[in-house]
Amino acid sequence: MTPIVQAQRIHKRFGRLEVLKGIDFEVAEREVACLIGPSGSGKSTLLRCINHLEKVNAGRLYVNGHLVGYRERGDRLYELREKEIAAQRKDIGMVFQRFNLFPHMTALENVIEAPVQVRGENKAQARERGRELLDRVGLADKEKSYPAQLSGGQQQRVAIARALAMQPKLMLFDEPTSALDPELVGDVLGVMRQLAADGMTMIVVTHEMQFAREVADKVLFMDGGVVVEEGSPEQVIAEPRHERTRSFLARVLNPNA
Ligand SMILES: Nc1ncnc2c1ncn2[C@@H]1O[C@H](COP(=O)(O)OP(=O)(O)OP(=O)(O)O)[C@@H](O)[C@H]1O
Repeated sequence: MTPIVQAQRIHKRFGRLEVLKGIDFEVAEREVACLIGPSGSGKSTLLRCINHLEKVNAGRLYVNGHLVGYRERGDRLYELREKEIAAQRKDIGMVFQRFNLFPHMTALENVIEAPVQVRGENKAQARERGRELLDRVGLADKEKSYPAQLSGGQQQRVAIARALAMQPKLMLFDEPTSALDPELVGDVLGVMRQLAADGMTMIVVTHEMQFAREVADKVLFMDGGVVVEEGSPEQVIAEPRHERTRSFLARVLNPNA
């Protein structure tokens, strides 16, 4: 079976700073991969490359069988045009640390904006599906609320519904709970757990080790732009083989020690 994501020795530089130094990894359909690692290790950059927000400088990155940002002909690569990139990106939903909802639109309007404006979906049908999605994230009663009337956790759940509205094959989450008050984290993780149980393919950058242990099929520990260790959560989180992984986990699991 073709993996949904396949990274082959990918490199990314910002000027002289090399942030990704030859990353290899695969995510199969219906798999949940969690990326963990210290600040600056390249986790967000990797997600952003997968979602066309950054371009890799070397190596090959495939999403859903398509080479991200390029067309291959023989040995040569041709950069894709905006329209072709937009077509590739439709398979991918992304949820950021900050939810960035449109403040002047209700929860439901935020969810249906892209399906109606980008995909040209019929508004009545989009509304119906939007309501189903808000129900799925536990916000059926908030469709008329504006972002400012919602808690951070509720806004993040609207952001998840908004990403799902484009019917992605892959969902990327970049520290989706780290901007939330602690008491609001559980609801968002609950929605993500359910999504995983429903078979969504997901890559999640997170410091929530309990979530990673319970939900991930695989965990990748990144440090300094490389994948130091990859394996099942039991292996990487419970029995890390590398000293760098052990000291990172000690810091995350006992921040006050
Ligand atoms: N657009 C950019 N221009 C220049 N440097 C960048 C850019 N984006 C990221 N970097 C640098 O790349 C490195 C990796 O950043 P990245 O955000 O991918 O790490 P991260 O592991 O996600 O960290 P965090 O957990 O803090 O988000 C950092 O040193 C960062 O300063």
